[in-house]
Amino acid sequence: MKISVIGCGYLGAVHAATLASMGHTVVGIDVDAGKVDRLARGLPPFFEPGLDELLRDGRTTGRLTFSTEFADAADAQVHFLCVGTPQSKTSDGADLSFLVSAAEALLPHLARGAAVVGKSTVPVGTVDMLRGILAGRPDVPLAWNPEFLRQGTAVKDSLVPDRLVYGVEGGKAAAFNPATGAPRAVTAALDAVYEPLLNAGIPRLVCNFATAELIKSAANAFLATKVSFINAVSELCDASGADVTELSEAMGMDPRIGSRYLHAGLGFGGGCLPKDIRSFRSQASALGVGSVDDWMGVVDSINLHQRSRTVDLAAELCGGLAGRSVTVLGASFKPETDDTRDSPALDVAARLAAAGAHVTVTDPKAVNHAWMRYPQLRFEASTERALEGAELVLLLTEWDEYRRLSPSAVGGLVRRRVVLDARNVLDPAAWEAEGWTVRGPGRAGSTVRLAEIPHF
Ligand SMILES: NC(=O)C1=CN([C@@H]2O[C@H](COP(=O)(O)OP(=O)(O)OC[C@H]3O[C@@H](n4cnc5c(N)ncnc54)[C@H](O)[C@@H]3O)[C@@H](O)[C@H]2O)C=CC1
Ligand SMILES: O=C(O)[C@H]1O[C@H](OP(=O)(O)OP(=O)(O)OC[C@H]2O[C@@H](n3ccc(=O)[nH]c3=O)[C@H](O)[C@@H]2O)[C@H](O)[C@@H](O)[C@@H]1O
Repeated sequence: MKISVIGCGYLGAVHAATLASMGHTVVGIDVDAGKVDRLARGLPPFFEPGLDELLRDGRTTGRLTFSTEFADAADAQVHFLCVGTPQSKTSDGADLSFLVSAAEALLPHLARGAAVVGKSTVPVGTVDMLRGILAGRPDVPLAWNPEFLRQGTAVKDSLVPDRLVYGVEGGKAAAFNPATGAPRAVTAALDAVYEPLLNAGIPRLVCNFATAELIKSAANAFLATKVSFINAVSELCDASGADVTELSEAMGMDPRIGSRYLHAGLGFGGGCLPKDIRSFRSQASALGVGSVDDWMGVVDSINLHQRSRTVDLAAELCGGLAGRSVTVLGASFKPETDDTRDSPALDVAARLAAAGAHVTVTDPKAVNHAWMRYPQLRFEASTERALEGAELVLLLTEWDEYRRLSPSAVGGLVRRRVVLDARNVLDPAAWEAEGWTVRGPGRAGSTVRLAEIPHF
């Protein structure tokens, strides 16, 4: 099938490449000429494990091309909208202007009967708004097919998703022929797109537009809720002498709770969870549902409070931040990505610098994305060089190479053996055995007291 993917960022580039790997002929369209140029040469514009291989394969088979021209999408039977829906600059709501301009640019190039399928994360009611733009084309069916992939595992998540969701006009009742049960119209088109996944037994849920839009927002809101819940409890652990890592391990063994997204630490960031819970909040407020509005407000404020807690703890561990040399391990919003959008690590690093610390940041992949936006921070690609002379080490993004650091080797580089493990991934006993003071959120009960700190 000939498919177009409009918007080739973290979502769209992976979607285009995985569809091509399933045997479709795919053209990716983006307004960013630099990104298109890289993709067309088979080079990923960002770090995502496995993407480079799929791009190379797509180029070799000729099934995957990229362009800045919407006219190159004209013969596609299905168009996926994957443009950004960032937080508005003036409110908590989502900025839908990229979606609107993509739909308007696509409109003159739509072949008769081609389907337009949204994948971007949008507030409920967005499909109705887009239908207005496509009003003159009743032959063009619309669908919403939200995406649940995570950066860092995006290729695998796209090829083996937990489920596929199709939001269609009239919902499930209208999607199938009542006599034969055969899928109709856009449902049939999406089944053809995802045939290999459906054949592999991936479940597919068909629902109406509002349900599809809300499934995605609610899923991200729930993940954020779980993270903020355990982070709030981590504060209770600090206040009471309990250990949050043992607590969450025990809680997670109950299958009704589950251990995932129950890892206490610096909290969530990235291009999605923070803006999606704020958009969810603003949708709820507009619809007069105060409970969801209030709930998301609390989830957001607990999350941001983790960053202040981390800065306060750093100040306590240093006996004041002014003039201290601190090293931050990690700049991306989570491991296995170079994405620094709303990165908790960089936010904390900037706050440490604002408090007068000399901050050196290192990261295995994200240094190039970050250094220009943070002139007040010193960036260092080498972990060893970044650690030299540190009076405090903060582990803020839990890349594997930081989890595996040797406490004795690192001890030979730093000026003071004090580590703030804000992601709770180090083994405090192993580090303490090498003379380190180790602190992390919710672990005050399991770590040794800090010795008197001299001012250098
Ligand atoms: N990043 C992720 O892991 C996931 C993202 N999503 C959702 O997918 C959407 C896209 O997110 P990302 O890929 O992370 O954003 P991104 O910012 O990486 O990519 C968006 C792309 O759209 C392009 N674009 C903007 N306006 C355009 C237009 N008029 N025509 C064509 N291209 C245009 C931009 O140049 C950019 O390359 C958002 O709604 C996000 O919430 C959903 C699931 C996962
Ligand atoms: O809508 C989206 O864009 C995507 O948002 C998240 O995916 P992603 O942002 O890639 O990252 P996650 O792995 O979910 O992590 C989000 C943040 O939560 C933090 N986190 C996660 C888990 C945890 O236990 N504790 C915790 O602090 C991570 O460090 C990270 O900053 C969702 O997991 C995806 O399902 C969704 O498709």
